[in-house]
Amino acid sequence: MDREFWMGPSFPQQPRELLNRLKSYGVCVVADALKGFNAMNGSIQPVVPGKCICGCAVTVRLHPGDNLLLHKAIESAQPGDILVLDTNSSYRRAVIGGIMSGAAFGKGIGGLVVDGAVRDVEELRAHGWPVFAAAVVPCAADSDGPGQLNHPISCGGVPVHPGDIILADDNGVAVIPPHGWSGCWRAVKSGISPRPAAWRRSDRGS
Ligand SMILES: O=C([O-])CC(=O)C(=O)O
Ligand SMILES: [Mg+2]
Repeated sequence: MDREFWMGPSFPQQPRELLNRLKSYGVCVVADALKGFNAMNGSIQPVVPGKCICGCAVTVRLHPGDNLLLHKAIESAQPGDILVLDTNSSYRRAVIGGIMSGAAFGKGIGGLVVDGAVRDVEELRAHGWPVFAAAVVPCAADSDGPGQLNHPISCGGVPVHPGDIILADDNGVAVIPPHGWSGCWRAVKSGISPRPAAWRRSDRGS
């Protein structure tokens, strides 16, 4: 297979009940539980304010100024998945706008997190589509490739692996690896109640 169009395997889905529980905590509580690891930096902002999303990451690495692999990701993602895009810090060309977002959200994709640029913001806002991005620009991207789908990427300054849980709201974006190390994951699994202040105090041992 051509490594420049490398597509990784699909990943196990997480139970909706667990994703809803994370959503009820919100990003600030989860970022505290992650102890500052794996929260994206402030370059990634909500394009459509007031949205909260939680789902599994389909990771997409794009060639700067190109969106070919994003078309493939929209085709292959499952309902509820969140497309997380690494554009190699390319902010001059919009990799998605109203038409492609319509295709993505029309098939039930849960959200878009773009370390790069988008356009057609009035359309995104009119539909209330949950899009988080680093920039808004008017120029479209090419669709020639190369690129990679479901391969580890960097987005908002943190690593994102296929199948990581993405939680995003107006405060930012947290990435929760579903394997082990984070207190957040253990707390969520063991069913801690969503009381942010109490959790923060006990988590710090005070
Ligand atoms: O067509 C594109 O490449 C991006 C765009 O404007 C859209 O999705 O509407
Ligand atoms: Mg457009």
